[in-house]
Amino acid sequence: MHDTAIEATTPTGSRPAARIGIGGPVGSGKTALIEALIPVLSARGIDLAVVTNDLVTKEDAERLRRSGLIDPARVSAVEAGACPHTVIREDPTLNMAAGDELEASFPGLELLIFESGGDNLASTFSLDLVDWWIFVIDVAGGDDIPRKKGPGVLRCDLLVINKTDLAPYVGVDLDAMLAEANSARGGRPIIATNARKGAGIAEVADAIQHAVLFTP
Ligand SMILES: Nc1nc2c(ncn2[C@@H]2O[C@H](COP(=O)(O)OP(=O)(O)OP(=O)(O)O)[C@@H](O)[C@H]2O)c(=O)[nH]1
Repeated sequence: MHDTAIEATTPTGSRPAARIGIGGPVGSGKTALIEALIPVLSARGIDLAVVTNDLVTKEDAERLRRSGLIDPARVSAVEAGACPHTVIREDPTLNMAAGDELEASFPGLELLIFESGGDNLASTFSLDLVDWWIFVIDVAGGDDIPRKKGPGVLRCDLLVINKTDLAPYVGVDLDAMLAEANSARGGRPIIATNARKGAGIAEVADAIQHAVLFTP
């Protein structure tokens, strides 16, 4: 977490919620990761809310609201328009406002998760919007993705490689993909997940807690 975020307080003196981003290519499993994380983080007593970004719909927000995993009022939707990265990087004001509204509605909020719309490998988050961010790729997207060294893969605080269960079916050597990702990222954190079955999700929750939340 950045020092300014750690030191900042709300007008009432309480610490504002930590803000994290989850970005990545279309269909890599960003919503599935959030669906898997919500019960794990909630069971750890973390008070959270989610802001989703879709191009011209509120589909991801509706999916989370219907999931039964979270109070629907704790899910806010931003319509990103044609350029999903614009609203998380160049001009994140819509997302910042959505986060502020959730914080005003839920004063004890500790964690705000911003899910980007599906984008490309160049997608990154503005640090005006989030304190720390995850980039989600998946094995079915191709084992050459880490070699392409897109800014999302290189610059994120945590790289998640999802859909590990599909590796045998798409001819991907998961260990080799992880090694290449590790080399491209110079050893910065990577976690392999199967968001459908919950594998690796506790490790992602640990990483979030250690990065942006005060833990005993
Ligand atoms: N087999 C498998 N399927 C997964 C996994 N994670 C997600 N999926 C599936 O992949 C598809 C896309 O997942 P989403 O969570 O919608 O992906 P997303 O990144 O939020 O998609 P967009 O918001 O459209 O960019 C869905 O059919 C999921 O059920 C996984 O770990 N294994």
